Amino acid sequence: MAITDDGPIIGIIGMGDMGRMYALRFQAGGHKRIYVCDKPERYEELVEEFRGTSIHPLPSGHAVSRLSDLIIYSVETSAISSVVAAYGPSTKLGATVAGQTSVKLPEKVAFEKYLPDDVDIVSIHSLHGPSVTTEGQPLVIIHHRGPIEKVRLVEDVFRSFKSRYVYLSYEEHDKVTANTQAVTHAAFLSMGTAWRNSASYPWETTRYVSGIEVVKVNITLRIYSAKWHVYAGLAILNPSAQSQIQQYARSTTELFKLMVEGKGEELSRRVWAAREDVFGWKEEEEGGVRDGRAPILLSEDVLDQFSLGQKPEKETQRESPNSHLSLLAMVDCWNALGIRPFEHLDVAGTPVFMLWIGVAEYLFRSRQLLASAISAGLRDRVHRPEDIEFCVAARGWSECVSFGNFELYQRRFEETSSEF
Ligand SMILES: NC(=O)C1=CN([C@@H]2O[C@H](COP(=O)(O)OP(=O)(O)OC[C@H]3O[C@@H](n4cnc5c(N)ncnc54)[C@H](OP(=O)(O)O)[C@@H]3O)[C@@H](O)[C@H]2O)C=CC1
Ligand SMILES: O=C(O)C(=O)Cc1ccc(O)cc1
Repeated sequence: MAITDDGPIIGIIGMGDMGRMYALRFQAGGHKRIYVCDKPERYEELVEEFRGTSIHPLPSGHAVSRLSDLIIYSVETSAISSVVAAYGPSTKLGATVAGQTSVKLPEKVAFEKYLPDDVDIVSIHSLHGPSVTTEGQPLVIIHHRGPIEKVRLVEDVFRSFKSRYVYLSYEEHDKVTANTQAVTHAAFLSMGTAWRNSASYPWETTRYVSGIEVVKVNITLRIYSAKWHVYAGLAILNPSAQSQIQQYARSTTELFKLMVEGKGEELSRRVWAAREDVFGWKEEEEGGVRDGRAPILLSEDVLDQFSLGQKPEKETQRESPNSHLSLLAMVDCWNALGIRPFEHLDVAGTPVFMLWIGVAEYLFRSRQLLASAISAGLRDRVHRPEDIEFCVAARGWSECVSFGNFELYQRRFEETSSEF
């Protein structure tokens, strides 16, 4: 059946957070017919919810696949194989199929195995969560099978999102998203676990907490308010992610050991070397503009707009410096893996990654701030228990991911998220 004047019929399989956001966006963008489904038991509920709109719920993925010109699978990464096995054979002749999964290897394997030869594959991935505006955010487009016109079709369908199209292969996608997301998420998951295990939450403290700490709190809360399977899929199923998460735990423990052993020279050498290799600033120079790009987060004033508590008048009443172990380890880990995070900003700069690299840059730009973090790591006793908890948590997440066990991941995640 040819595409009508109303444009291609869009189908979405999986009406969770992302599928729902897509359906509403397509409707707002003027698409007249959007067929959607979730698991069959949710059919009636969806019919009620979308009555009188351009979004038409159907009982299952078979019907969506039979009727749509562009079918988007928006299900859990761990479920993609069984869902495509079920509905893929029903795909309309000549249709285009896409997936929203965060890791593309399982999706590619499933599409190649279960889709009929007479349908094309142009996959996608919005590199942001469902509550973030699509405007200006990266939308990866993967042209895997079929004529170039099908890429144009996908570009047209998504035009109203005003996202920034980024063209990658399936393999490039998994490499670059591992580099930006895997270790970043491991850092925030570890922070949350550490707070939970020590029953000490930054937002409950009577101390004034500003700047870098507030960014950490905000992102950690955001990550723990999302669905566990998104992060589990990314960490366990992305072929590059595991070794990176292991390196992050290794960097964390190695730096912490140097701190407690009082090996100041070795610690300093390692941290300043990582600064030079990752950011390009020599130890004796203040961090400046990199490759003509202004710093991501400009100043403490910007960070302070997100403070917890009242800002005290006197400097002495402010939070004492801490080692920022999570950030020192992040940059050490990027260095050990040869990851140059700035190269990924335009391609796969998710909102969380942008903020994280922004605070890392903020800490490492200033020689004084970095020196004071190193010194606090060696001498400060107030924050040391938090650093111990952080090390244990980073190790725990790394082990959990290496077991490849989704249930264990879910348990760890929910134990902490239920406290927030
Ligand atoms: N959330 C995010 O920030 C982002 C997520 N992604 C990716 O997008 C995909 C969807 O994520 P998200 O929307 O957050 O997750 P959700 O869990 O909110 O949505 C997935 C939905 O698919 C449903 N589903 C599972 N099996 C079937 C089936 N056989 N037929 C129809 N529906 C089915 C699920 O039902 P049930 O809950 O009963 O299993 C659920 O409602 C994932 O692959 C994720 O990695 C990509 C970018 C950002
Ligand atoms: O910004 C981040 O890293 C997020 O956590 C949101 C997110 C989660 C999963 C994706 O596949 C893409 C973006």
